[in-house]
Amino acid sequence: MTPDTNSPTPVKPKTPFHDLDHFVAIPRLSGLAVNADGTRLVTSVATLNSKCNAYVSALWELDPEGNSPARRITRSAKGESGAAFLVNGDLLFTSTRPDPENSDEDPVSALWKLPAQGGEARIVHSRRGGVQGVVAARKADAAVVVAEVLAGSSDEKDDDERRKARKEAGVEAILHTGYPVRHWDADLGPAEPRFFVVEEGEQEALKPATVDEQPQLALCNVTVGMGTSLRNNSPCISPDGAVIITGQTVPTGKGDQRTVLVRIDSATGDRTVILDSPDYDYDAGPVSPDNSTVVVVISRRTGPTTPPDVKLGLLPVNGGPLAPLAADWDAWPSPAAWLPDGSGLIVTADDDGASPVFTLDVATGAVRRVTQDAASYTDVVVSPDGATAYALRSSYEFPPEVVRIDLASGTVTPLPGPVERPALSGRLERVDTTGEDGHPVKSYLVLPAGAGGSSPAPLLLWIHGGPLGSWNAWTWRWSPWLLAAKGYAVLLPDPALSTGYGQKMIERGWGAWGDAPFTDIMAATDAVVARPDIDESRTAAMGGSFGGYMANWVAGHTDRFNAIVTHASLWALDQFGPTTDASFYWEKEMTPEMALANSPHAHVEKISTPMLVIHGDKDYRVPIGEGLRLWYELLSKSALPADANGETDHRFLYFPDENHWILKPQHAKIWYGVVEHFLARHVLGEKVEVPAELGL
Ligand SMILES: CSCC[C@H](NC(C)=O)C(=O)N[C@@H](C)C(=O)N[C@@H](CO)C(=O)O
Repeated sequence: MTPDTNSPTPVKPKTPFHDLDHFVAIPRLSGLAVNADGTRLVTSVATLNSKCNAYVSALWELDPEGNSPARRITRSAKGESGAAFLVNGDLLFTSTRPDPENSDEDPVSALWKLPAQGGEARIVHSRRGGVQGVVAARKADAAVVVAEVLAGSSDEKDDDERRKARKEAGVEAILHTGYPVRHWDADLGPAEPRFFVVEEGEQEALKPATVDEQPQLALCNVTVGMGTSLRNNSPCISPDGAVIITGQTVPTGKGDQRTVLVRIDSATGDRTVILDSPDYDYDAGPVSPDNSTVVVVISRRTGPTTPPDVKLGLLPVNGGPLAPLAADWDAWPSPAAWLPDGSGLIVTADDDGASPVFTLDVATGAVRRVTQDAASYTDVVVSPDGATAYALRSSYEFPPEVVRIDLASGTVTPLPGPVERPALSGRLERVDTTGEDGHPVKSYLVLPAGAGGSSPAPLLLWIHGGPLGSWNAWTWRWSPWLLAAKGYAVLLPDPALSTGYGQKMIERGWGAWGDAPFTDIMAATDAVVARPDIDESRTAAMGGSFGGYMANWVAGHTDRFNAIVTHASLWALDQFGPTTDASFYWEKEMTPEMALANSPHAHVEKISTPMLVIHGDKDYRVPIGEGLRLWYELLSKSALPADANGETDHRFLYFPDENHWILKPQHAKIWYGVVEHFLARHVLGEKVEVPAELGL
């Protein structure tokens, strides 16, 4: 056969960041579970499906000793997630894969079990309303399932019938009586979350037994009548499985709410509020190995001049005073696990551009930093002898990978995983500068290969969201390496309101978003453009969410940048405040005066920089009204309006079926492709075509 000389020969890109098809195909790890004896580790790996239009997760097992290669243990077109080991080693997970024994029903997210001895997974509980997640007790044969019931249903049978009737009638409407009504991209209601204790099911009476058929597990609702109060609250089950501790959200009037801490008896469903304060929200951390003490995350409720603060406390499970833990530590800790002897806790906390693992001594409150590298650790689990922890580790130089941590020495060893670290082109540096008030401001700077005094790189300023966050971990949404591969340097500053720099850094920006957060970012930019390897004449500012807010603020307060990219951004604060999914959160800080003083839309007449506006219609965190109003006001009121022919330098990249994030791989490629086109035109003065898939 004659070779087809017209087809280009595929060329392997230098790195996956030089080709968007290769970038979106990098497998993505999340979650980590360890079994009771510490011999098995399971993580979830999302990969592209065969059509390259969705990610599908599968469970992979890793060798905690690091000797054997990782192996895939589940496989289905729908994927699996939420792995939890039962104490006997069986693995529970959720999946919407079809039930091989009940192929007539529409697939829902069901509870599956993979036996410890091997063999295929089977469905152990399925219900029309689906199963959201499962947690298992560390030392007892007990597990709790989170699943939703329709508000008016009396039991599972009634719930099933109501759901069936609603579906057959084609009704999607939701009648609300309270707030909130949305969360991120989800419509809340008419179902409400409940916690179910998992119990042995009974064989149907008179049904002939078959060789392999086992009854489904039964679910016992231990949170009857809790209304909407368990929304966004997770169950923490004690090691002996006897109690569940959870946050419970209670209304406080005028659309506001707070979170109290509740103990639920797993056997009876009896409930007791164990922490309740008008000044703090409480969340449950893990329960101690002897089942006596729960670690509590204490979040100070905010106000116009009261920034948030996060501390830990220890509370006797059966009642008693809340004892502060490491109260003087100037950090916002997140508890991960108890040491098995009960002497301490393993926590993570943002710290100076990283999120290391720490141990806290529960007797003295002494804090010890365990991991020393500039990386961020999540999903930390601990071995039964307390000598070793396992975690997902990432940084701005590598995506999440599973590591083993020697808790005594702090030595961190990557375990053989499903995927190698992707090669990067360029390098990462830390940049130190000071804000207008002399406060330190730190940033990361990604430099493209070849940047130097003789070939200074164009600069992209990337502003993080939150604003209570830090550029300290890998994100797939904001990958500077894709832009570095095109020759740009990318500045990632942590300005006022960033986490990991102490309470003072939060206070500097609270209620004053346009002040220190903005001037810190400009100070970081000034420091970087003064370098010989950066070209001050070719720059752009970009940000998403709160970072988009700041990009909009930058647009109205300086014309130093050649272009601005603003994704899912807050534009008019008086409109954002009451329409976002959690108005009660923002409006505590955002008085009418604060909103007026800090709203980017009030400065639209000063905007003379071309802006690329990006928004997803299903974004409930920063509703589409922000993007629509920004777009119209740019064209109608800015200093760079649409001309008499309707022509404009601004662009609006609109995703009708995406939300706050751009989740579909084909849309992520469009996102980066349009950003590259826009930057090339306005920053480099070069022509790069928009992605062909836009059909233009
Ligand atoms: C509703 S409470 C939490 C709001 C949260 N802010 C933080 C963590 O400070 C938030 O979602 N803010 C968005 C406006 C935002 O900027 N989101 C960021 C970070 O989550 C994003 O990149 O999407």
